[in-house]
Amino acid sequence: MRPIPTIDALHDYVLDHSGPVDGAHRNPNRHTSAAGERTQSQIGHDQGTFLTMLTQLMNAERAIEIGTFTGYSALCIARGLPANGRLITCDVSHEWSETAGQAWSREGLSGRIEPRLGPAVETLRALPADPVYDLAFLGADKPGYLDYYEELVPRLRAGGLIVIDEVLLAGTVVTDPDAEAARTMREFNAHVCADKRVDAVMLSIGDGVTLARKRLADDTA
Ligand SMILES: C[S@@+](CC[C@H](N)C(=O)[O-])C[C@H]1O[C@@H](n2cnc3c(N)ncnc32)[C@H](O)[C@@H]1O
Repeated sequence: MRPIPTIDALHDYVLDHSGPVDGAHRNPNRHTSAAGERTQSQIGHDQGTFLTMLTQLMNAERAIEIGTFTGYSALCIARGLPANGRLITCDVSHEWSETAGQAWSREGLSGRIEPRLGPAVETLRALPADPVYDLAFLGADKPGYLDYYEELVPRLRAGGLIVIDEVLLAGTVVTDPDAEAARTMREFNAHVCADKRVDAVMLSIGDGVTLARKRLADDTA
């Protein structure tokens, strides 16, 4: 396999061919001017359309997200849910939750999204332990990933999917593997890869995305 060269023009080409090219998807930053440089923390348009499609492919009705930020990824998940679908999204920041709420309202999707304010590990532990979620999206503070993952897996239905963002940490997992953040992420990635409860695949979209599907009782692969 020849790796794809990462040049801006090619990235733009990918974005131009990742639909739907409309409102919220076309310019994910348009409702986040208040976020300034931190908009880098938001998933890109290609990831956003991917998230919408994954939500649709999973026929997801119940979803959960860790890391709301400006609400863009939540919007992408909510778009893929049916009208009666629900997404719980967790963040510690009151400021970002307000910004996100305005964006959801502008897109007419507030009714599908339930924000939960507070440390996400506490929010997760306060949820019933029942395996009811079809889809989870993890994209918050990296040191918390392992705890979030361990709270999410039991709450996913068999066949449900966890989508984990920024697993390559801008490439530092290989370019600076001994840095503390990179080491933590490497340990987390190894944990998911070795987890017998899921089948996982790591993709080089964005800053790296892992898809971990909770296995069915009769999965043999
Ligand atoms: C990378 S941003 C999320 C980006 C968002 N998923 C998107 O693509 O639009 C990470 C978010 O995690 C939140 N966060 C950090 N620590 C947290 C914690 N302990 N509990 C819940 N949220 C936390 C931050 O406030 C920030 O909004």
